[in-house]
Amino acid sequence: MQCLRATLCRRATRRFLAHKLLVRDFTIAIDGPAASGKSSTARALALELGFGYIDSGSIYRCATLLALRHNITDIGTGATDLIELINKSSVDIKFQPSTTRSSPNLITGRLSVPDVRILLNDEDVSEEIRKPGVNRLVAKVASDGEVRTAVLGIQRALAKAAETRSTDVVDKEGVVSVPGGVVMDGRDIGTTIFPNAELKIYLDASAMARAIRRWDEMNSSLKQARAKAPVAAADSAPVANERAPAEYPSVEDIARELEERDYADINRQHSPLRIAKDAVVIDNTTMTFEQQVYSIADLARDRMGLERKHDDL
Ligand SMILES: Nc1ncnc2c1ncn2[C@@H]1O[C@H](COP(=O)(O)OP(=O)(O)OP(=O)(O)O)[C@@H](O)[C@H]1O
Ligand SMILES: Nc1ccn([C@H]2C[C@H](O)[C@@H](COP(=O)(O)O)O2)c(=O)n1
Repeated sequence: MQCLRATLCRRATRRFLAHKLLVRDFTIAIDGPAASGKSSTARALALELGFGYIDSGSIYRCATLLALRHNITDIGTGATDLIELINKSSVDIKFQPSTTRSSPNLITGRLSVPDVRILLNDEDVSEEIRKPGVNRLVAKVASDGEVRTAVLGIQRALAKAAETRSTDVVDKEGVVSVPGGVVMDGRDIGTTIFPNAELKIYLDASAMARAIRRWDEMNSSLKQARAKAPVAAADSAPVANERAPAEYPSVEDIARELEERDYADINRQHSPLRIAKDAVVIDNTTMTFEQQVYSIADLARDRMGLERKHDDL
């Protein structure tokens, strides 16, 4: 009995180590237009596969926040002050697999979407970089070739840290540290940042589906804020799809803003949004969140030579 248990234990350890060695340096690149589900999918996928996660758009959003806070106006033209600020700043992406954020517009089923905190010079700016002011300006900031070069350095350093982060595994020889893979999402990950990524996904959905999802998301965060601070939040809450002044746009406004941002991202000179020739294109307009995450996870397992897990979907 003792002997059987030891054999099973050794087999399990070997399987685990084999898996870890296979995922070594395995990179998944997820690109696509705004609000197509890249970051929520990437986070759930990283959790499912035990990978690290990097949200590259948040680095451009931090750069945009720096521009706004320092009243920099020569954006898109090699903004010298901004480049200097980016080079002096630190951006950290804290992927928190143990803290999940449920998104009420998702039928997540068995899936969790881990939370991510974005630190700019050690300040938590996770909420601030998603506000309308940043949304309006970020595509312009990201169109600047010199900004992109500055951001590239941050992206590669974060990817290296994520890839070399290790998991301690107890083997019969003692504790062994094994590195894991990484999921990165953005606009040029499969085409420019990681042209040799082992798996490239291009995620898309209709502009209206994306706008409705974003509107739902805004509404649900507002409901949460209202539950925490009823008076202040009630003052600014939108009613159904009725236009509330200033900060809260209608679905049509959001769709317009997404399309404008996509247009700028597709038509810029440096690293425009493109479908990498070896990318798998997934249109999730009518897919559930589970279908999209599990199908990508199984594609990754196929390429790592591991057993598929979700053929039932
Ligand atoms: N298949 C799906 N069905 C319904 N909602 C979805 C689906 N996939 C993603 N979503 C929701 O769509 C919204 C946008 O997703 P997400 O923030 O991941 O997009 P994104 O592509 O990373 O956006 P951005 O480029 O603006 O950062 C989120 O509320 C997410 O929960
Ligand atoms: N790799 C990337 C990631 C993002 N951008 C640009 C494009 C978007 O307009 C902006 C914000 O991205 P989001 O947070 O909405 O994913 O940043 C890019 O050019 N390249």
